[in-house]
Amino acid sequence: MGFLEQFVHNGRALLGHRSKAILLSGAACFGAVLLVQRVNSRREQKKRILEAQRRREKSFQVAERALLEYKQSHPMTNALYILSLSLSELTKQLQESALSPEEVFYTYLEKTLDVHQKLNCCTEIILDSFEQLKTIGSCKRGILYGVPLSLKENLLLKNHDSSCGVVKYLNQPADDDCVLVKVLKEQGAIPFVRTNFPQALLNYDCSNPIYGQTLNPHNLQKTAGGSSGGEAALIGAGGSVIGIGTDIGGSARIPASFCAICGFKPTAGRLSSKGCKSIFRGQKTVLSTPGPMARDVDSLALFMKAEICEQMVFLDPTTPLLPFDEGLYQSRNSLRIGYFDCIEQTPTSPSMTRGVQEVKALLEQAGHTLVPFTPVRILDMAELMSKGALADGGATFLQQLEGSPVDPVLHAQVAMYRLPICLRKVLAFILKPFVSFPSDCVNDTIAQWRRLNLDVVLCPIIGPAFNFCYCGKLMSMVPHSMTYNLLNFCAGVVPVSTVTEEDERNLFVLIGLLQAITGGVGLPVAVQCVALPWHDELCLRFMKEVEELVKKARKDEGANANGKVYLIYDFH
Ligand SMILES: CCCCCCCC/C=C\CCCCCCCC(=O)NCCS(=O)(=O)O
Repeated sequence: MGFLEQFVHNGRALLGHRSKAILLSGAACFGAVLLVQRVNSRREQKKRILEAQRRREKSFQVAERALLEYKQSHPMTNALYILSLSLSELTKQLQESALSPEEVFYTYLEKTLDVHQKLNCCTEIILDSFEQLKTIGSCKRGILYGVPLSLKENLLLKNHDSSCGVVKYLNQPADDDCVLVKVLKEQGAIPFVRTNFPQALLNYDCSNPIYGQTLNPHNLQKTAGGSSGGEAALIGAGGSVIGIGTDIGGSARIPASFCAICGFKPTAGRLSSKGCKSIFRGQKTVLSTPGPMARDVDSLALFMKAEICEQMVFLDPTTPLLPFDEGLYQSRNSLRIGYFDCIEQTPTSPSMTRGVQEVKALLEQAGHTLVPFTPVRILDMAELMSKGALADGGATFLQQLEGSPVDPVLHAQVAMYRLPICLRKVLAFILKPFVSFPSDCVNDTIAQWRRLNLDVVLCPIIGPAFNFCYCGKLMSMVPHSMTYNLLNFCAGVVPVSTVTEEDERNLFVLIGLLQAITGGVGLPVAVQCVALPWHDELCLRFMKEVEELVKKARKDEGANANGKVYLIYDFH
């Protein structure tokens, strides 16, 4: 090789090595930058989560100090009595000045602090409530004068975050209260505590990486249910007399069923949703709505009465000027009731079926007419539920979780939404023959309802309370509740019984459900009452009758009855 050739060869080799080295070091730099970014973002997330947890702790410490101070000069001898009052009794006593807003407030605060320690159900004590308490005298004419109220965290509250368990929503305080809270404050209620939910709200368990898992008041090894699980646990354990949840697939009703309280999903639009933070904005196929949760049906009705007023319509003119019909709520004429105790295509536990059968018998004895009702086109509806709530294949849901650690309760769902699109298309193709062409589900259901001349429908609600992390694996049960969000019918649940040894034995044939609900003897069992859109008062009236009949039957049967009903004050 001549000198020139040697020179060119060495030059090429050198350049080759150099460009490789440049490429390699470039890639390494890029990788390092990504790694640093990732580490920083993890650190930032952790910092935000820790800050939120500290804020929560601080709110509890301030509340504890205020309570101690109050107790030094006020002996709180009425506490047990106050906690035993229903919402109607409580409002009456407050309005007649037989009780003061202060003693009611501090009694509930003390109970809430105690319950939260056991169940981890609250995300914050609302410290502004101490200020509101000082000026509450000006609201004496309000329907809920002096009543302490609990709120699910996704209801906007001025100067407070609504994180929905998503780290990127932390440190974004709201500019204003949501409409429902504004109206309730005008009615004299004092929102004093905010409650827990599952991360990103689209699950019926109750855990998130910021505030952790909420436990069931009836069995600490079970979830409180969700997504309004913090509310259900707090109310079920006696720490709140009335609270607000939200419901797009059963979120006010399922945790109510798990925790033995009443929960109501009104017709969407009847109550204002303005300021109720949701993960999917603009989604119209399956409608979300706020709804009340309480220990008895009268409390739900009183809440509706307090909210449905001119001020709500003024603040949110998308809601109808349709005053609460007290006459209809109080009426007791006999009803024609459609019923079903299972849905063929959806898992139903033995206690869900038994609950419906027992209530059906009581309603018949009370002179109502019970007619078998088959839910129409449930698979079409299931398809619409998934397509409506997850029209983008879960992309928005996953987007919300970006930059957040994912809570274990969501693992099954997230794994499903992360399946490659081609695989999902293959799955959809395979499943397609089992689903007929989506029909007009709303009109088909109404037509069947009219054919049978029904007033209301009695049916099961998901229960009993699940073991942790199983809710996300059993989305196939969601049609029990979500059907009425898709149809936009109103629906509510009432606790009616408890799981028996026989229910538990019968569970062994249901492979899918076994692991999720095994070990449930003694847990609450509820039923669901449904009415047509805008017939909210009729739905509540039906719930009230179920509640009364069950209470009376259990009283007649005595305490050793097979399947004890959860009476209002059992857990105090
Ligand atoms: C026969 C099998 C059919 C399976 C159909 C499954 C459809 C599932 C589609 C989406 C999953 C939604 C889960 C909903 C759980 C309830 C959660 C809830 O109501 N969250 C409230 C959200 S809100 O925006 O605050 O109202």
